[in-house]
Amino acid sequence: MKLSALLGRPCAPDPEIAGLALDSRAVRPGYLFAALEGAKDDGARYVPQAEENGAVAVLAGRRIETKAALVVDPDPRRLLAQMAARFYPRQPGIVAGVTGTNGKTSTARFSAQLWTMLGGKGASLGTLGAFAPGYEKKLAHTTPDAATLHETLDEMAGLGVTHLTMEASSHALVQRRADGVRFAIAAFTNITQDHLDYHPDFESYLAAKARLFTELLPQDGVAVVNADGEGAPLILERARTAGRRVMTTGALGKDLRITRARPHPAGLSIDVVCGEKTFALDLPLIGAFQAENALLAAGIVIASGFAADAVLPLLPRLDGVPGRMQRVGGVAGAAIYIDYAHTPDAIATALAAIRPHVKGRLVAIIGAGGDRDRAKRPHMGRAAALGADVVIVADDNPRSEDPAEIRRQILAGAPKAIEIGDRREAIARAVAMLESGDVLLIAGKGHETGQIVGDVVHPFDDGAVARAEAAKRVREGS
Ligand SMILES: CC(=O)N[C@H]1[C@@H](OP(=O)(O)OP(=O)(O)OC[C@H]2O[C@@H](n3ccc(=O)[nH]c3=O)[C@H](O)[C@@H]2O)O[C@H](CO)[C@@H](O)[C@@H]1O[C@H](C)C(=O)N[C@@H](C)C(=O)N[C@H](CCC(=O)O)C(=O)O
Ligand SMILES: Nc1ncnc2c1ncn2[C@@H]1O[C@H](COP(=O)(O)OP(=O)(O)OP(=O)(O)O)[C@@H](O)[C@H]1O
Ligand SMILES: N[C@H](CCC[C@H](N)C(=O)O)C(=O)O
Ligand SMILES: [Mg+2]
Repeated sequence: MKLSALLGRPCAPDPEIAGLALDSRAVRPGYLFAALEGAKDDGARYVPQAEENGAVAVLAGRRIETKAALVVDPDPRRLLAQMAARFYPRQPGIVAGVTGTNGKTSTARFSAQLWTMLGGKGASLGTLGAFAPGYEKKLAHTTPDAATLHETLDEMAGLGVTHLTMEASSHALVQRRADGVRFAIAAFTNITQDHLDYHPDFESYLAAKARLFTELLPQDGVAVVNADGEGAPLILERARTAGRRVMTTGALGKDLRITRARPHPAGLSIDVVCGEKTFALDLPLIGAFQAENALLAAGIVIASGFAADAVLPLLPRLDGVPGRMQRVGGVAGAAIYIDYAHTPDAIATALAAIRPHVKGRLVAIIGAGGDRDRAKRPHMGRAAALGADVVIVADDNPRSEDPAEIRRQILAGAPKAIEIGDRREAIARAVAMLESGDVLLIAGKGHETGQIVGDVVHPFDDGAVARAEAAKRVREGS
C-alpha cells in the first residue's frame, strides 16, 4: 500500500509501504517506522537502526533527521492507529471495548461465549490473548500496540468473526493504541486504585478510561455501564454529556437489574429484572463480582442487537475464566482457588466473594508485581488482612525491584501477615496448614505461567504448584 493511501492524503515522496512497526528491531525492508516518544525512551534514537533494517518511511511527532520519507504529526500515536486501520482494513462487524480496573478479561470472555452460543462467531482479545472459535493468538499486552491490534482484528474478520469484545487498558487509551478501532459499544466495569505509577493522578487515570466513551465510541455507539462499579456515575455523566446512548446493569442498573443474589456451593443464583420480566438464573460462577461481569457481558450482547429474552437464559451456560476464581483442587476437605486479584479492590472483592464458601478459615496468599504502582501495596495488604483469617505475603513478579522491599510495603498494611518470599514455599506452607472447611485463595497471578525476576521469566504456575503440593500431602498421608 502506498504511503499516501495510508495517510489518506497525497504526499511526496510516496513509497510503497510493506508493514508498520513502532520498534526499530521489528522493522523489515519497506516498513514505516513510528519513532515515538515513550515513557522511558525516545524512538527517534532508533531511526538509524530502523533505516538499516530497511525502513522507507518514518512517522514522528517532530522534525527529525532521516533519509526515509518523513511524516510529522502533532499526535503521531493517533495517526499510527489510523494508518494501521487502513493497512489492515478488516474488523469484526461489531467491536465492543471494555475498560475498568478489574473485570475486563472476565467480561470480554463472557460476551464472546454468549455471542457464540447465539450462533455468531464471538471473540475476545485481552490479557489472556486473542480467542475465537478455531483461533488463538498470544499477546504481549492486554491491549496490543496499534499495528499488532489491527493485524489481529483483520485476521479475526478474515476468519468470519462477527462479534468481538476487546479489553481497552488505560495505558492503551493514553497511548492511542485503539484509536483506529470502529467501536459499536463501550463498556465499563469499575475504577479503583491501580497504575498510579503511569498516570500522574487518579483524575488522569479516570480521564484515560473516559476517552473510550467520549472519543473512541462514535455518536451512534452504545455505552454499557456496570452501575454497581465504583466510579460508574462519573463515567455515566461523561458518556451522557458526550451524547452517547447509555445502558446500565447491576443491582443499581436500570436496563438489567439484579434484584437478588444468593451464593451456593456450585455458584450463584440471581434474579434479573429486564423490562416487565424477571429471570431466575443459576450461574456456575463463584463470586458476586462474576455476576456483575456476566450481566455487563449480557448488556454488551443485547446492545449489539440480540433480544434480552434470548441472551439472559444463556447465562447459566457460561464457562468460568481461566485464573479468575478458579478452583484448582482440594485437600483434607479444604478447597484451593487461584485468582488474578492484584489491586486493593480486587483483593477485597475476591475475599468477600469466597467467604460464603468458607466453613473454616480463609487463607490468602498475596503479592504485588514489581515496576508497577507502589502506592497500592499497603492497601492490598490491608484488604487482605481485613478479608482473610490468615495472610501470607509472597513474591509475585518482582521484575527489576528488590522483592523484599515489595513485601515490606505490603506488610505495612498487614503487619500480622506471614512473610514467605519464595512463592513455591508459600504455597507449600499454605497447603500444609489447610484443615477441613478451609479455603486457600492464591491471588495475583491467576492464569500466568511464569514468574518474572529481573528480565528472566521462570516457569511458574500457581494452579500446578498447588495441585502438586496437595498431591504430596495426600501421598504423605498428612
Ligand atoms: C508503560 C507502557 O505502557 N509501556 C509500553 C510502551 O512503551 P513506551 O511507548 O513508553 O516506550 P519506551 O519504552 O519509552 O520507548 C519509546 C519508543 O522507542 C521504541 N524503541 C525502543 C527500543 C529500541 O531498541 N527500539 C525502539 O524502537 C519503543 O518501541 C517505543 O515506541 O509501548 C511499548 C511498545 O508497544 C511497550 O512495549 C511498553 O510496554 C511495557 C513493556 C509495559 O510493561 N507495559 C505495561 C505496563 C502495559 O502496557 N500494560 C497495559 C495494562 C495492563 C493492565 O490491564 O493492567 C497493557 O495494555 O498491557
Ligand atoms: N467486577 C469486579 N469488581 C471487583 N473486582 C473484580 C471484578 N471482576 C474481577 N475482579 C477481580 O479482579 C481480578 C481480575 O479480573 P479480570 O482479569 O477479569 O480483570 P481485568 O480488568 O482484565 O484485569 P487486568 O487489568 O489485570 O487485565 C479477578 O481475579 C478478581 O479478583
Ligand atoms: N496487567 C497487569 C497484570 C498484573 C499482574 C501481576 N501478577 C503483576 O505482575 O503485577 C499489569 O501489568 O499491571
Ligand atoms: Mg485483563
